[in-house]
Amino acid sequence: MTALQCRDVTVGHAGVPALDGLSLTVGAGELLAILGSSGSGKTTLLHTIAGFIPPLAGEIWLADRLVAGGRRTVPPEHRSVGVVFQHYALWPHMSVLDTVAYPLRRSGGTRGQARSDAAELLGDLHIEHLAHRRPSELSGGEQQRVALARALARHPAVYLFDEPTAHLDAPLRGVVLDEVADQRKQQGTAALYATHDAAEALALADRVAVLDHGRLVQLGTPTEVYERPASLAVARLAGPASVLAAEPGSRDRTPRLVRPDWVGLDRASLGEGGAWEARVTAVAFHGPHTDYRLETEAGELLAREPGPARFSAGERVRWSLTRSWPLADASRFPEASQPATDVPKLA
Ligand SMILES: Nc1ncnc2c1ncn2[C@@H]1O[C@H](COP(=O)(O)OP(=O)(O)OP(=O)(O)O)[C@@H](O)[C@H]1O
Repeated sequence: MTALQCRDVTVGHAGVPALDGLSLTVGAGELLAILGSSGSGKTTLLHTIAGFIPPLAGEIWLADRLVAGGRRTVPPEHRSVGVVFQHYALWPHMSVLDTVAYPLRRSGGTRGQARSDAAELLGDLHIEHLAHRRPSELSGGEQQRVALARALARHPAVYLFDEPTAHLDAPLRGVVLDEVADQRKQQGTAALYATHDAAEALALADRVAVLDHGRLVQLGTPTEVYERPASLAVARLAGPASVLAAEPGSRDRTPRLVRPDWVGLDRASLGEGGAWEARVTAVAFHGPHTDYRLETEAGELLAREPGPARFSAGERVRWSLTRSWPLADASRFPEASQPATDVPKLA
C-alpha cells in the first residue's frame, strides 16, 4: 500500500526550476527522510505535496487519490497531511491548548475530550506549562513544538516535517524525535522528513532520498546512502567523509571514500597493527569519541575512535582500513581530498 506518490513532479519559482522531474513513493507507515543542502528543493517539495505550490508538471497522489496533476488541484485543507514547517504559522489569537485541541474537535471529539487529549500531547512534548499562552509569548523552539503537537493531533494520512528540530537544543531534539517516532509507531502514519542533518536522517528514516539542485540523486536505506553513496556530493551530505586519491597499495586509481569509523589506528612505536604510516595533524575530543586528522601518502584522512584521545598532534601512527568505497566522480574535484570536518587544522 502506497501512502504518497510523486510522479515526475516539476516545480518552478518565477520560472526558475526548483524541482526537476522528481519521482518517489512513500509506503504505508514509512518515514522517508529528504536529505539535501540548503536550496536543494526540500521545502519546495513539501509545500507542493501540501498543496501550497502547484506543480508545473507531474502528479501527486495521496494513497489512491490524485491531489495534483492534470487539471486536478485539491486545496491544502482537503489533503490529509499534517504539516510542521520551519515557519510554524500558528494562529495568533489562539492559546496553545486551543491550537492543539482544534484539529481534535474537527475530527469529531467533544470539547472536553479534545482539550484533555491536547493537554496530554503537550505533556508528551514537555510544553504543558505553556497551555494558556499565545504564540507571541513563545520562543521559536516552543512554537515549533506547538506546531508539532497540532500536526500530531490531526491524525493525518501523511506527515510532512520540514526541519522540525531546527530551533531546538540537543536534549529537546531528542524529545521531539522520540515523539515523532512514538506517534508514527502508534498510528502507523507515513512521513516525509526534510533535513540537512545527515545524523538525524540516518537515525530516523526507513529510507533516505537525497536531493541536489531539485533532482533526486539517490534513494536508499540509511546504510546504503552512508556506505555506498552515488556521488561525492551524496558522500559529503551523508556524513563526515575523506577522499583518498586511491587506496594505498592498490593498482586501482579510483578515488576512495573513507568514513572516519572505517579507519583503525595503532601506535607507530609498537611497529605493528595498521598497514601504513601517517602523522596526526589535529585532534578533536567530542565526548563519546575523538576525531583525528591524519596526513597520509594518499591524502588527508579523518579517523574516529570511541573515548578520549589516545594520540596527540604531531605523533606518528599506523593506520588501516576496514573498508572504502569507490567514488569515480571525485577525480573531477581536486578539492575532494580536503575532508569536510570540524577538526580544526593546526597552524
Ligand atoms: N518563493 C520563491 N521564489 C523564488 N525562488 C524560490 C522561492 N522559494 C524557494 N526558491 C528557490 O528554490 C530553490 C529551492 O528552495 P527550497 O526552499 O525548496 O530549498 P531547501 O532545500 O528547503 O533549502 P533550506 O534547507 O535552505 O530551507 C532555491 O534555489 C531557492 O532559492
